[in-house]
Formats: sequence, C-alpha cells, structure tokens
Amino acid sequence: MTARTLYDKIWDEHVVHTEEDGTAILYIDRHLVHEVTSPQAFEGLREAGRKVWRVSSIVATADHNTPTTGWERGYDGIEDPISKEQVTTLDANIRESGAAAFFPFLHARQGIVHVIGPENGATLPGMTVVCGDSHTSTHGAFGALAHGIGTSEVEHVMATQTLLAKKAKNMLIRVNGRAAPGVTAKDIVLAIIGQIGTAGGTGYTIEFAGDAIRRLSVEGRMTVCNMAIEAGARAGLVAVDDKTIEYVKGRLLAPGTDQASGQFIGGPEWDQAVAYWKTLHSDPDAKFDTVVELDAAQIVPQITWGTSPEMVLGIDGRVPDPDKEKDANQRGAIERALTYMGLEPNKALNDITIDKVFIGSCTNSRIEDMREAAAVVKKLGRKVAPNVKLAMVVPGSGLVKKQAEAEGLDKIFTAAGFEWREPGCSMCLAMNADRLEPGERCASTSNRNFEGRQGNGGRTHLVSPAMAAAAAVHGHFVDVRRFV
Ligand SMILES: CC(C)[C@H](C(=O)O)[C@@H](O)C(=O)O
Ligand code: SF4
Repeated sequence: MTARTLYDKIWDEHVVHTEEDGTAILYIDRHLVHEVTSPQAFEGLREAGRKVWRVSSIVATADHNTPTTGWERGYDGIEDPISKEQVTTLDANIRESGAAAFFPFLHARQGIVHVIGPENGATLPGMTVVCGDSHTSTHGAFGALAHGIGTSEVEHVMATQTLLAKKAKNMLIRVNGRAAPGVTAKDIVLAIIGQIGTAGGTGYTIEFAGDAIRRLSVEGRMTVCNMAIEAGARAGLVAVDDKTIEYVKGRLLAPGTDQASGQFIGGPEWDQAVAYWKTLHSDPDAKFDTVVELDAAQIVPQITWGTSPEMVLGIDGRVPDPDKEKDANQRGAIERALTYMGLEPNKALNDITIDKVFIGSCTNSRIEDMREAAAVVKKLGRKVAPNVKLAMVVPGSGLVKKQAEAEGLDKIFTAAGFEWREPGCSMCLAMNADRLEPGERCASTSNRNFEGRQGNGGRTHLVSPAMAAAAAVHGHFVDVRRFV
C-alpha cells in the first residue's frame, strides 16, 4: 500500500463516494452546534419536514452571545434582544431535536464550543468533526479531521450526516528544535502565519509536526490548530501520541468512561479505540505537496501590529516603515493598517501602550492559558497599570473556570485588578456586551485582529496569555522572556 499522510488516512476512512471531478461525500462523526449558525439550519429541516439524521452526533452549547457578567440574573442578564433570541432559539431547537449532550447558557459545562468539545470527549482522534464555525480547525489537535462549515452545510449534515467535500492538498509544517522559555504555542503559530501568510495554507490541510509541536501539551496543540484557518487552511492536524490518549481518557463522552459515574472504567471499547488511534500519524515516507520548516529556537514572543494575523513581528521589533517597502501593494496595505491602528512607523513594539486587555477566546482560554497568565501576574507582583481601563480574564468554559478557582488563579487575577468573568466568546468578537470603544487599543489572546473585530474602531494586538498579562501590569507591551 502506498504511504499515506494522516489526512489521507482519515479522509479514506470517511469517504462514502467520490465523483469523477473529485467531489466526494464525506461521513461526519461529530457535529458541534452553537447558537449563531444553527437557527436557519433547524428552520430549513423543519420546513422540509426532515429530522436530524443522527442525534447522537450533536453536541451543542451557547457561547457567542452569552454575557460574561450578571449570571445571577439568569436569562434576564442577556440584555441584547437579538442575543437573547439566539440563545433561547438554540434551547428550543435542541429540546425538539435532541443531542448527545447540550450545555446551555448557565450550565456548569457551558463554554466556547471549541473548548467544550475536547473537554467533554466529544472530539476524539480519527473523527470527522464539523461545526458552523471557522475555528473548528482547533479539534485537529487530536488527529481529527475538523473544519468549519456554512449554515446551509449545517443543515445538510443534520439531514444526511454527510458533507459534500473536495479533498485538499497536504502541507507539512515542521517546527524543529526547542522554543525558549516564554515562547508559547501562540507564538509558534503566529510565527508560522508570519512566515507563510494568511493565504499560505489555502487549499491545503496542514499537518503540524516536528519536535517543538511534539513537546507542546495537547492544549498548546489546540492553540496552534485553532489558527490554521488564519493561515488559510480550513483544517490543521497533529498526529496522535500518548499525550493525546492521556488527555482523552476519562472524558465524559469518550469510550471507556462510565456514563453514570463519569469515571474511567476502560474495557474492550477503549482498548479498540486506543489501538486505532495509535495508527493516526502520517507514514514515514508519506508525500506532502508542500513542506515548510521553522526553527523554534529562532521564535521570539510575537505581537501583531496590523489588521491581519500575518502582520506580525517579534516583540523585539519595530512598527514597519512603509517607505522601506518596495512593492506598491504591500506599501499601501502597511499604510492603511498603520492608519487604522494609529501607529507611527519605526516605533519600538514594546513602547506601544494599551487601554484594555482580553485574556480568553478559543485560542487561549483553557486552564493552561489561565495558569500561564496568572504565573506572570504573580511573578511581577504588580497591579494592572493605571492607564489600562479594563483587563478581563474570560475562561473558555465553566469547567475551566471551576478548575482555575480551585487553584486560586482567580484570586491572583482579581487581587491585581483584573476582572474575572463568566465563560464565553466575549470580547473575541464583541457579539455580547464586551467590546472596545473606537480608538481603544487592546492586548488580546484571541485569533483575529481585523478592523472592528473587537468593537467598531477598536485596535487589536494578538499576543500570548503571558504577553497579555505582562502588558496589563506594565501598561505597554514587554518582552515576557525577561520574566520567565
Ligand atoms: C460566528 C461564527 C460564524 C464565527 C466563525 O465562523 O468563526 C466566529 O466564531 C468568529 O470567530 O468569527
Ligand atoms: S472565541 Fe472567538 S474565534 Fe472562537 S468561536 Fe468564539 S468568536 Fe469565534
């Protein structure tokens, strides 16, 4: 048999039929659902008199529109009527259709869909995972083929359990060596995007490999795969190893977990699954269409300076000077970005002062992110700087919040003047009440720095949790390698 990549293997395992032009029908194992992209899909099913084909594939939660304060007021705490309608519509739809699991607003396991999927064992190695959300690429960290789909496709998957798809090309991004202390998964993926650009992965499924990726925790790998979409690839993948299996073990919906007690009991189903999962890596001589290499030792903590994730530099750099750019298109893009961002060319990046800090989002809101940020705050032993109007920490899920509180991380944050909020997407895209005001500058651990992303006229700098925490207490960006 010819050598196959991990992507080839999962694809082959799920393809039901392929047309001559390459259009394929792909079987979908897991369908994650949130309140923004599902209402029309449910409505479409209803109008066609159809039912959800495999209810047990669906795991749902409300995340984009949920508030991060005022939970004691229940649903009345959702001030915006449109947000409230989206949340209650999801409740009604799931009540009608059923689901393998539903974590509605206020539920102890509610949270950002890409955090709760893995956390509850809904995401498993070798699965095809879809969700009406572009950051579904996150789940590829488990060696699952996971990507975002549009609302009409959400309906198609609900109706048929399949998706029309065309196979992408294979790209390997190998990050060799060892990253310096203070250089995190976020910095690695931002450096990758800085190198290949936001269109670099277009048409590919990217497998992330190499020593530096293997060294990452499963959560760190999720951070990397989360931003595959910002590199243009709909799906990112990391091969399964012992860390993956250890992470999955005992999760609520994983094989081998006793549903009644929630305890790991193992058994043949678990053993079989593990035996299969261990095959989920590219064959040693598998052919990739494109191979990209990076040296982790060369990666400096990253910070975006512009309005696209590829407008990124090491913290020891300076704001680009458009006059030094020969290409007219590039020059125009830099000028536009600097005008929007309110930045002068050649300014040292660590001299940029900030107004707000957001630690959260499906990129960086898991327990390790909370620990990373809290460790910096504790080490610096200082309060949020007076020029920072708001520094908020938004855990990715109710379970992350609970764990962080059990470890006393919330106390570290609040004692330093951070706000400790309820879980959800929050100021990642400002669909709820959390937002930047026009002209405000934010250190954000999220994944998109587009114009207006965190609020109309808001200015976003993407960084790691450690970098965001350090910026909060200094009032400007600083090189976190000085403190770790
Ligand atoms: C609302 C949703 C469709 C959107 C996405 O697809 O990614 C959002 O999660 C985002 O991050 O922009
Ligand atoms: S946290 Fe941000 S990027 Fe992630 S799903 Fe929510 S809005 Fe999208």
